[in-house]
Amino acid sequence: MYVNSPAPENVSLSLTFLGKKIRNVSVAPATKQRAWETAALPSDSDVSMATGRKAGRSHNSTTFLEELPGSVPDLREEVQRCQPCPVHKTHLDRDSVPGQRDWEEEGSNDVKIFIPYDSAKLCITQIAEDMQLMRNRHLEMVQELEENFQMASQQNQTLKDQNQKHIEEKINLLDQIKAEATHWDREKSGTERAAQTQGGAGGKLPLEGAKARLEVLKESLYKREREITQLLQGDTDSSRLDGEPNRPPTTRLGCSALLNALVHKAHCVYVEVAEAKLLVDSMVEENQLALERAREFLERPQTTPPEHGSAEEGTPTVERCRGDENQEHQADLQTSQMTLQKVEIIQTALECIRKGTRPGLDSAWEICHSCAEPGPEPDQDNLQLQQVRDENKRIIENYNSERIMRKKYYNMVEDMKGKIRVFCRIRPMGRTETAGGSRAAVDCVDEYSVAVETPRGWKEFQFDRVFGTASSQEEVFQDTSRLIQSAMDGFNVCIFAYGQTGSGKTFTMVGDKDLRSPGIMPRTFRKIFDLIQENAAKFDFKVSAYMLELYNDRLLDLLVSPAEAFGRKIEIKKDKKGLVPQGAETTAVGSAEELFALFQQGCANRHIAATKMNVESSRSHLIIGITVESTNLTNGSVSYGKLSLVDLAGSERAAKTGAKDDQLKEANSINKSLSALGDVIFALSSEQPHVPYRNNKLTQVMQDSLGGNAKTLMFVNVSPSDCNAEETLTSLTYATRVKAITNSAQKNLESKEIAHLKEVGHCC
Ligand SMILES: Nc1ncnc2c1ncn2[C@@H]1O[C@H](COP(=O)(O)OP(=O)(O)OP(=O)(O)O)[C@@H](O)[C@H]1O
Repeated sequence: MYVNSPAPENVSLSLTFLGKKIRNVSVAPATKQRAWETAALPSDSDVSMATGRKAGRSHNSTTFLEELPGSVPDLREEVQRCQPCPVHKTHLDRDSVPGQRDWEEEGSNDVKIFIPYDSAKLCITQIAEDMQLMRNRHLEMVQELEENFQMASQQNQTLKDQNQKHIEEKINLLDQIKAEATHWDREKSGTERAAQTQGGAGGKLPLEGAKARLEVLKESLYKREREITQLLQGDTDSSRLDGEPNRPPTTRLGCSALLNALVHKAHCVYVEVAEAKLLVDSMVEENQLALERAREFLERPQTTPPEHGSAEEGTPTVERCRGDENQEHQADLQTSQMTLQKVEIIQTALECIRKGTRPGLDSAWEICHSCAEPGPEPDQDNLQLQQVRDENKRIIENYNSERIMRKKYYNMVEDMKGKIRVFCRIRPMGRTETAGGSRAAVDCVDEYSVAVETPRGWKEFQFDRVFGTASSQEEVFQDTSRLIQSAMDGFNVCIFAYGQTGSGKTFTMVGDKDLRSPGIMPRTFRKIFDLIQENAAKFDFKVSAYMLELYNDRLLDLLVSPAEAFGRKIEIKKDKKGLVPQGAETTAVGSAEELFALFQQGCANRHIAATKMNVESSRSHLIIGITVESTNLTNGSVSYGKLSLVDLAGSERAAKTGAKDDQLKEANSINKSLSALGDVIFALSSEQPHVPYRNNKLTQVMQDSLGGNAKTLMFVNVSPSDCNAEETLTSLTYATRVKAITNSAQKNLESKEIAHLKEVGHCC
């Protein structure tokens, strides 16, 4: 320890240990220090006392100190070497003391200050304390480390245990595999040995070996089979022969043993395989229901067969009938009892499988007996059942054909009464509908009935004819052609198609886009001229046609250019023969081809656009009028027939079709006109005094056809898809109303004279 300080007086110094400042201490000058050392140990207050002494007196004190035992010489030696204490590397730094500058400036040589023993002791005590503190800290750290170590070792132990377990599992698995491999090796060598025994040198071939093995297995299978057969067919009286009357017969024991094994296996499957569990559970439920039904039937008070009328009481026929009925009754009872017995046995077996319990000896026997040996009675039952089924089938078939005939005749009568005929056509499911996961919600029940699925179940509708999804255009036309003859005979005839957008109206009336499947219109053209040709010897025919569309509440002529059509005003006027569109271009045609060409010309002008529901949706109602004037060559009478073919635009919901702007306007107009048509249909079907024909141009155009002088056929086209079921239901309801409307069709015939007078008048 040393201080490079010239100060003779008490100075405040800081004590640094291992580079760390410990505290400030006041150090007394050496002279005073000497006095303390010779005297008794000073008190703390003495240490801090400072007396002002001059530096010149220090030399004497130093000499005196040399004589003292203890620390001073050592310290001096250290100071002279200007080295810090080698033991602790400790030194006293000079601190900033007041007046320090003065003694530095006085420039005297370095003054060595010796620290008094007590001060050093104090420092050392302090150091010891600090070391104690450090030791404590070290101890804490050590403790902490130990704790960490313990935790880590615990974790290690857990990991080790896990690893060990894993390894043990693997070893077990390997052992199992090894055991299996050994087993298979043994089996294989057994097979090979057997093959070698049987096949000699050639037996070494794998195929031969397999064959041999197969033989061995077959043999063991036969052996098992024999055992089972023996067990099942065992002598039932053997127990009695043994002198043990109460011992169950061998067969029963065998059954029980076999069944127990079987039930055990089935239970294992039931527990392990989810599907099997579900299946068995549902079987239990079904069987439980059957059981309840059978019990209920048997518990019902058994009524005697009904009595016959008293008039014939006692006659042999009545007696025979009664005898037959009694026999039937008895047979029914017997059948029900047997069914109950069977169902009960099945229930026992199923419950055993479910719970894994063993069936009792008697139940086992019953189960085996009922499963393995169907006696002669059940066979007879089956035979009877089959007979009854066949009989039922025949009755149902007869009933259906009767029903169909009745409907047919009813329709004919209705037709004769002048009722509008309604045909329903279900189109096939579209590709987008199928792709969208739609399912069929419309069913063609028979030729005259259609059913649609509603939220409250299936609703059936009857029509004059129902065409299913598979019906061809030809089929549809065949039932229609009778009306064409009527038009040729001088009647007003109207055929129109009604239905939701995309339901197949245009397909039915016009055909497909390329006309590979032509619809009613093109076929009608051909038919008209076929009939003309057929009757050419008796009649002279004149055919003319017009073609209109009702677009946005305007009647437009399709046989002129669109520009011209928009400039023309067409009005529906009524004359004696019926309704005629005034201002429309009427063109005379001499052949089916000419008529077809005219039709194509008109179709090209028709308003069609793509919507979300139909890529070629009609945006207007199409009306084709074909007038046929026929003069009877024999008597000169003239008849005027008119055939109106109408392809209505479909009702649509903007949300479904995605109609916007112009299309929305078109849709509104279409819906408005169809709504007006609905009102007319309602008024007519409910026989209202006023029919609102004049509310819309469409109802004006169709006035003849609905409740007027026309034979009318309506096609109600429907989509089969469930996503359109609501619209289908509406269409079918409307169509049913239309069926109730009666028209009074009369032939437009004029005698030769009247026709001649008219012609003259016309000429004039
Ligand atoms: N019976 C059918 N067989 C095969 N395809 C059909 C049948 N009916 C309709 N389709 C097809 O369904 C689609 C829609 O038919 P269509 O255009 O005739 O409907 P729509 O009722 O006239 O519709 P809109 O009122 O929008 O004009 C067409 O692609 C058509 O070819």
